Amino acid sequence: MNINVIDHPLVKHKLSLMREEDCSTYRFRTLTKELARLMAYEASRDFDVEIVKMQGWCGEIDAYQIKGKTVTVVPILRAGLGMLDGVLDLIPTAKISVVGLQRDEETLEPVPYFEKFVSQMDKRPALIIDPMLATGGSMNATIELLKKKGCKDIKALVLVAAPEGVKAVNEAHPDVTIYAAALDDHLDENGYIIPGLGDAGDKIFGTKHW
Ligand SMILES: O=P(O)(O)OC[C@H]1O[C@H](OP(=O)(O)OP(=O)(O)O)[C@H](O)[C@@H]1O
Ligand SMILES: O=c1cc[nH]c(=O)[nH]1
Ligand SMILES: [Mg+2]
Repeated sequence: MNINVIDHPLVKHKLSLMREEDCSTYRFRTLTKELARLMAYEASRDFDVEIVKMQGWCGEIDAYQIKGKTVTVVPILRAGLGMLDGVLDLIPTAKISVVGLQRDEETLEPVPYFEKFVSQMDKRPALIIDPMLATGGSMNATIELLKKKGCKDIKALVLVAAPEGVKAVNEAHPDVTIYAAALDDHLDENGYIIPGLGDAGDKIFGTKHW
């Protein structure tokens, strides 16, 4: 299985807080954002940099800048929106492309309902964000949309991944790097990750009470 599980005490601690049964909407949302920020730091580690000349206080110096076209962050609606601000904290100039997918509760197939991409997708690295990688259907559908737009450099950032989803993405798109805060055990009969987080979209948006 090809996945980068971010091994960091803060990541482990924050994700564990999210697993608590009575985690409030506010707390869940806050932790999602905090984790996204930490994960974006790791996922941007291999961004290419170039040296440019700059006037420093003591004369001309070599300065570093991120090379190439600005990255596009791709939240998968809805739950991916919960990670967006955390990623933008680190990459505030990022362009935002949006993909709307809703998993059919019976078939577990992703049903597309929205897409809006920024220009020159073929020249930008893309960073897909979604808290949950379960069957992998939503992630694979998003990767396919991005590839149709010409994207060649794609990373996926998820909080919790199921082995089934990682396998599905690895098989369909071996060129896509997956980053996760945790690789969990399995999917249950309803396609929920165990132990997982429950329904991340509902918890971020407060659409269900339990
Ligand atoms: O790997 P998969 O089996 O495709 O499942 C994962 C998808 O399911 C959830 O979204 P959901 O469809 O519940 O939509 P929501 O974000 O609007 O809640 C989650 O945020 C992923 O997008
Ligand atoms: O465990 C899961 C699986 C899909 N979507 C979620 O929000 N949680
Ligand atoms: Mg949901």
